[in-house]
Amino acid sequence: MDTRVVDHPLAAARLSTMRDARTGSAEFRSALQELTLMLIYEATRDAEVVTEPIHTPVARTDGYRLANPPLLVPVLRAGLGMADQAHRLIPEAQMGFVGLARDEETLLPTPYLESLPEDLSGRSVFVLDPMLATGGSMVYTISLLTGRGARDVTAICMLAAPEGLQKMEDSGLPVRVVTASVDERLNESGFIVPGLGDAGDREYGSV
Ligand SMILES: O=P(O)(O)OC[C@H]1O[C@H](OP(=O)(O)OP(=O)(O)O)[C@H](O)[C@@H]1O
Ligand SMILES: O=c1cc[nH]c(=O)[nH]1
Ligand SMILES: [Mg+2]
Repeated sequence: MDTRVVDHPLAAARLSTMRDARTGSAEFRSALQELTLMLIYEATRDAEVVTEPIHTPVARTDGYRLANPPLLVPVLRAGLGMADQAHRLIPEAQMGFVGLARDEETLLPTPYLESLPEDLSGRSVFVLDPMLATGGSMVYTISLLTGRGARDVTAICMLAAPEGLQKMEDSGLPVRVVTASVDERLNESGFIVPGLGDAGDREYGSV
């Protein structure tokens, strides 16, 4: 499985803001949006483009646009904080939604929302979720997508745990990962270490 870690001083600075326990919700959401910009930028680096002629005020030249804009799929709640920024970068993208809450005891995802196009064959899909911990939520989401025909899926995460990456690899699902960091491990409660805590709670408050 292709795992791309965006290694850049600006990405490290935003991630440090998100990790810092003193960072409040508003600042956390801003850093999440800014880091989303960097991860989407990297995730689209090799995207196919269509070339078409344009006219500047001075001359004719080549213009470019994405040949196959991805479907954006934020995983609620925490992925919602990445959705607007990703959409600003790829305004022509369609957006679907998946809602999952991890059971704190079993660590298994409980689904509560699925709003996706019926047929995803031939479409590329970007799944937006800041946290890849056990990988259960991401594997569940990607299975929904492949069940609808998707074969080109990118998981865009702020942080990934080695355990979650291994689970994705073992699943054999057609996915690549773009992340700002592969952290050390999961703790006994299934939280990423050093991590940043509960991403959804830090964005929106605990429920
Ligand atoms: O890899 P996993 O072990 O499945 O954990 C990762 C999931 O946990 C978080 O969501 P959470 O269940 O806390 O829901 P929330 O976004 O509503 O807070 C996170 O946003 C992922 O979806
Ligand atoms: O560390 C973690 C693990 C799962 N979900 C989170 O929000 N944080
Ligand atoms: Mg949460």
